[in-house]
Amino acid sequence: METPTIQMTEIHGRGRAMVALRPLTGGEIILRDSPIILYSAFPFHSDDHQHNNNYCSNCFITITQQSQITSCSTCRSKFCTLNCQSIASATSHTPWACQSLIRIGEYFAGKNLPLDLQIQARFIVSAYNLAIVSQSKFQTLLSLQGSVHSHSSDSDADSSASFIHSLVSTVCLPLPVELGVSIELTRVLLAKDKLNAFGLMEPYSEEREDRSVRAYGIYPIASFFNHDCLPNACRFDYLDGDKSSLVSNTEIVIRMIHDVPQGREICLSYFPVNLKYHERQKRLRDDYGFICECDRCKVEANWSESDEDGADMDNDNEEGNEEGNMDEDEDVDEQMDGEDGDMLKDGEDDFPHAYFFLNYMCDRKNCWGTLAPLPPSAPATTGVMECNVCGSYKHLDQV
Ligand SMILES: C[S@@+](CC[C@H](N)C(=O)[O-])C[C@H]1O[C@@H](n2cnc3c(N)ncnc32)[C@H](O)[C@@H]1O
Repeated sequence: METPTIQMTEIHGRGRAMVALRPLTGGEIILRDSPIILYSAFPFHSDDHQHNNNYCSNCFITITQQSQITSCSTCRSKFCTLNCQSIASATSHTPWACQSLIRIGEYFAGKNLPLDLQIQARFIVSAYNLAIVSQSKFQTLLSLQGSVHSHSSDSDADSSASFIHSLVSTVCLPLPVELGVSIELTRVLLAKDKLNAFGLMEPYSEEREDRSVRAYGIYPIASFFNHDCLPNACRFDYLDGDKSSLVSNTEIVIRMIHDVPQGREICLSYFPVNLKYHERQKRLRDDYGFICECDRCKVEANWSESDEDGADMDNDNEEGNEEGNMDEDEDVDEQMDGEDGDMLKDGEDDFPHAYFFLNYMCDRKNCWGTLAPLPPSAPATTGVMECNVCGSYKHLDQV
């Protein structure tokens, strides 16, 4: 059995967090996690067939011509194989979930309601369906961060919850009474989803500026990672990729970006690392309910707007790199050697984290992914970095 590399612990002001149990090496896999809920990120009705019809309704693999496609005889949802369909009918696609999605789809037909609301409705059906099929997984969902008190002044969240609750109680019948379906429970579940769901992206395309999500997943252990704007670990998913080392294509893998010492908190970034200071702060405050005080934010809080523009990480924009001192490899290397990859010092107000963007940010057009070394268990791959969005490989010499 693999010995654990990380442990969950409470950190004052940050809630539950993951810390390193021993020194960890760049590329090490520290977690493989399976979703307790996985649901579609698409509207109920779309003219864009490319979208709605391209993924298996259970495991969200891209359905290709070669796949042994089957479909639900009631709602016509597609599945990549008979096996996937049969797993779904006992888990994510029970008769109750199938009927509920049909009726909610009928309700949304021709109404042009916001996509967010439709996705939230899909999540609530998945969450109540989880309560039907596995009380223990439902309790795990309830134990994750997110409560109505933490965002009680959020009137948008309140009205979405009221709308979805009345929709579900009207059309998703019969509602299993033992679930105790209520507006309060719906609000709590939506809060959990907002704080913990991971977006699983569509295949990377250079042409697409916005990274679009094909499905959202709630991963019970990965939900304990806190955020840092210069993360030391990142998440890989392989929905369409090689499944050989994974139990299922829906597992996610968390890998170290660089070395860290024992006891260090392991953090992910909750969004692409190229976002500017004000955008990051806004998202973290509005969506996650906290003020980020990470080393990068402490430095960037003192920047003027022109500094921010200078460090713009737009990977189409070569000027941004120059103005942001991105060429200073020497300083970068010195800092890396000295600090195990954790380099910011109090009082530095220039751009000391340039090393991160140079080494760990993918520069492919419209990618914004993070690069992490391949696992050290394969010596032939030393120095090879993999991007967690476009999947491309780069040798350290290339960056
Ligand atoms: C996905 S959960 C992470 C685990 C969470 N700390 C817990 O106790 O379950 C996201 C929530 O963790 C907290 N959090 C994450 N990163 C943080 C940070 N850098 N500083 C303070 N709180 C943070 C916020 O409350 C955020 O909404």
